[in-house]
Amino acid sequence: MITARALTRSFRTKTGTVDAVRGIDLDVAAGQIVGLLGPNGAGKTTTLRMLTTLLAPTSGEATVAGADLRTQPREVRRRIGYVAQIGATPAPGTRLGEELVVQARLQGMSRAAAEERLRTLLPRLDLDGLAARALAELSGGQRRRFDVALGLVHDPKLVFLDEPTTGLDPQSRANLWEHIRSLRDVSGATVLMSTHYLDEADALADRIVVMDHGEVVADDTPDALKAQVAGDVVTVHVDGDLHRAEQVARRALPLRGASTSADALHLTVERGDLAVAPLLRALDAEGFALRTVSVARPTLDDVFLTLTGRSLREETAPAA
Ligand SMILES: Nc1ncnc2c1ncn2[C@@H]1O[C@H](COP(=O)(O)OP(=O)(O)OP(=O)(O)O)[C@@H](O)[C@H]1O
Repeated sequence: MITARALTRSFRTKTGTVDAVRGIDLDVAAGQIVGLLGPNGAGKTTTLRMLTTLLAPTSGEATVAGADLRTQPREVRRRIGYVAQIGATPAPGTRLGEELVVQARLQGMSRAAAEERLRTLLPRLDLDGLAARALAELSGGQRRRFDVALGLVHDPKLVFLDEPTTGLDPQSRANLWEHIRSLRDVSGATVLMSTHYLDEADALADRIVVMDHGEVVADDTPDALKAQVAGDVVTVHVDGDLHRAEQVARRALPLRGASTSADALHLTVERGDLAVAPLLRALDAEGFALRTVSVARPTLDDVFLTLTGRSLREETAPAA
């Protein structure tokens, strides 16, 4: 759905040149939700604005929804939906339904087709019954769902969402996540969304592209990214000689690391889920009385820390 090669954008400012995006490659397959994760200023919005034709790349090329970004920008725009970051202030008195019809007509739909589209779109985004409501009177969550509706009015197969849940309360975020999932699962759309939030990328994305200082520093599934970092830690509480238990664990499993605390054994393994059964069998066979076992996976914050030496959470803790 998206192939970008060496996509680059720099800005000239009074104090010099800002290299916002430094030659990134990006491949997004149809039917995926791909999360663009990174701290403030990483280049996420600039990337989305280039891929949606709103900003010309300084260099590089891309094919978006089958059309060439440079030579067929109109075709790109016809095939995609774009939901910008929150912030646009509607004209006073603008009503939700009218605004969607206007947008649909701008996309070339007849009034009748636009109204028909609204009949299916509004319930899908929990906006049923709000067509006559002024935009200024919507709640934060309703307003953001309206923004998403605006990007979906022409039923695009590729949707760009720029920080869709920033500023929403936890319940509205979770609700919007459901709608984003349904874009993929019900409408068969491909989604490229930027986010600051680790939990959001983890919960929604089939793949995560981590950006930092205008570059892609990692690109993989959430699980693979986490596995690449540190492995899982399996903690086993056992009665008996922990050092002997550690020897048993070493014979039973390929360990990346092991340590003991007061009454527990901590084992670092590549896949915690696959390690538990052989570990428990081996300890049991050696007569150890097991009390509890738990598996902890590294978080995406650990991934970011390993990749960049900084914590994403420190820079961009969610307000909620
Ligand atoms: N029009 C512009 N003129 C000058 N510099 C810009 C412009 N737009 C973006 N930048 C700079 O480019 C860099 C990347 O910005 P961008 O908005 O793409 O980051 P981002 O990852 O989307 O950040 P955020 O999460 O805060 O939206 C930043 O250093 C920003 O200040």
